Amino acid sequence: MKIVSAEQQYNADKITIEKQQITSLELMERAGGQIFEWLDSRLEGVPVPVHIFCGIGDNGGDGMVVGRLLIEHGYNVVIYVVNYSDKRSDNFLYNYDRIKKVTKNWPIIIKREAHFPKITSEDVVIDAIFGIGLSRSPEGWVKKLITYLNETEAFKLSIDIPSGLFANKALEDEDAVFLANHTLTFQAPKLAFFLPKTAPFVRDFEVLDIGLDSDFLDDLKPLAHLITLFEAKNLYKYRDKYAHKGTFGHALIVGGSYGKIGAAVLASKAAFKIGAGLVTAFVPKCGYNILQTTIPEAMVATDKEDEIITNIVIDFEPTAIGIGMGIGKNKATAEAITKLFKTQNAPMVIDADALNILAENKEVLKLLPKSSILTPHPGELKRLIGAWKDDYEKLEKVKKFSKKNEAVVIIKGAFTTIVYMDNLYINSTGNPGMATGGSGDALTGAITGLLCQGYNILQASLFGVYLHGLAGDNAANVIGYEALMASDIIDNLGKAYMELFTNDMEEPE
Ligand SMILES: NC(=O)C1=CN([C@@H]2O[C@H](COP(=O)(O)OP(=O)(O)OC[C@H]3O[C@@H](n4cnc5c(N)ncnc54)[C@H](OP(=O)(O)O)[C@@H]3O)[C@@H](O)[C@H]2O)[C@@H](O)CC1
Ligand SMILES: Nc1ncnc2c1ncn2[C@@H]1O[C@H](COP(=O)(O)OP(=O)(O)O)[C@@H](O)[C@H]1O
Ligand SMILES: [K+]
Repeated sequence: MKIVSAEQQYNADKITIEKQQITSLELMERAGGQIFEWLDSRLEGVPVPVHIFCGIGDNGGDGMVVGRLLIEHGYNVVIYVVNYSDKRSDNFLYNYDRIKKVTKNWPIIIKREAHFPKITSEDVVIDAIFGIGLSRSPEGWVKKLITYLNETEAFKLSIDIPSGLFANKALEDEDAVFLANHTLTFQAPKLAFFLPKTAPFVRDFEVLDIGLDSDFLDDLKPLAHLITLFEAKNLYKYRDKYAHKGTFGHALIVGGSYGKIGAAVLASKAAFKIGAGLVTAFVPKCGYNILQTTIPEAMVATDKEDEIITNIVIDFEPTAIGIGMGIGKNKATAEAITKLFKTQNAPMVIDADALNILAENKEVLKLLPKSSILTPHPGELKRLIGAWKDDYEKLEKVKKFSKKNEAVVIIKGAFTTIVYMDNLYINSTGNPGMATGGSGDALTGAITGLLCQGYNILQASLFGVYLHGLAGDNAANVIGYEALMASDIIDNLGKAYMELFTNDMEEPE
């Protein structure tokens, strides 16, 4: 699914109006109508007090449409005009006027703090104050209204985007953003919905199809792609009936040190569970018995050292390599990685301490093989590319890094973001139960296992992150967030594959 900019959204709006020969008012009626239907199907006629706060632009116009439709259907509605400017949009004014035809209760004008209404925890608050036309952070009494509403315990629904958030620009004042319980957005999600500083204001969101021109949207280069079931399914490579284990490659997992052999176990197991034909784990000597006992299917090669990796010697040609989990940052280990970079041609997934070694030794970074996949969490990323002032600067820096090193960078976290050259991909699966030791090791193993099966570096990254998150979601559905451990993610990889094909889904518009 495409994530578009505010500018692209306005263009889609304009082109749709021209091509479908409709007015912008008709489009607003569609948009407001969709919000009304969403509410009506949940409220089912129960007249809970609904407070709609409308700005004076088109987002406010949407709010007016919703208000009128709710009133027409017998709901208990109070509409407010958040009168932050005299520059009212035509669509707002027209729909403001139409309220007159359905109720004797004229919308209440809010111009200062004294006008803020009382809201209870039983109420519903609808935020139609600012949409994607926000040009600067709200200030003065408008900001106070937003914080006042945030402090209420009412259910809070934002139309299109929580007021105070820019669709695709860094947040300036986090105290001036409406904190939604749910956001209903038109046609395409906005980039702000997925970035660490801004996503928490959106909470859950749904995309409502308001029928914008599909040709225009299809041709558009979006800001980012959201990887949903539809995209994941298209990545899947069917298995040939006559395939043999050689068809699915030989993964080399280089990981572990004394006390951290589990990292190599998790990655090796994930490589198998995602479908690699063969897996060899390369570990320090102390890991030999552990690996052989916990994963009898795996082959094991060991370093000459007991506790750390110092020289990676193998007697086969791996199809893909996953390296770094639990290896530590010992000088001899850094040298072993340098040698591996110089001598191996197989694509590599580089994680954890291998990333830290790269960050600390710029000479090693220069040797990074082209077409590598790096899987940093935000802390590792910061060590690699330096600090950033906001989420957008971070993404630009990572794009630059990706282009310079011809590497895929996977920024892990909620809404894991995959960066390849100038392109951004955002993952839709995963949950906070996965914030537990070893889940990253499982991801590295899974991506390595996909590379072994012929997925290219971008496909393996997108598909691996999606399946890993889906497996985590499946695990959480059964055991909950708290009990979830990395092994549960690995155990659910099979179910995640199967789930790709249980619900036949069309691409959402
Ligand atoms: N495009 C589509 O596909 C569709 C769009 N639709 C809807 O339209 C919405 C966009 O509407 P919009 O363009 O009228 O902008 P909106 O967000 O209502 O606010 C703009 C007003 O706010 C003002 N303003 C800004 N910042 C301010 C501040 N800090 N403090 C005070 N004022 C501030 C700004 O003034 P200015 O910046 O010019 O000074 C202007 O007057 C969109 O989110 C969706 O809900 C749907 O109906 C149909 C399909
Ligand atoms: N709140 C969350 N929502 C979704 N996924 C998460 C969340 N927290 C962590 N994850 C996922 O769990 C994994 C954690 O990786 P990492 O931080 O490297 O853990 P570790 O080093 O313990 O293996 C990543 O794939 C990340 O995307
Ligand atoms: K809004």
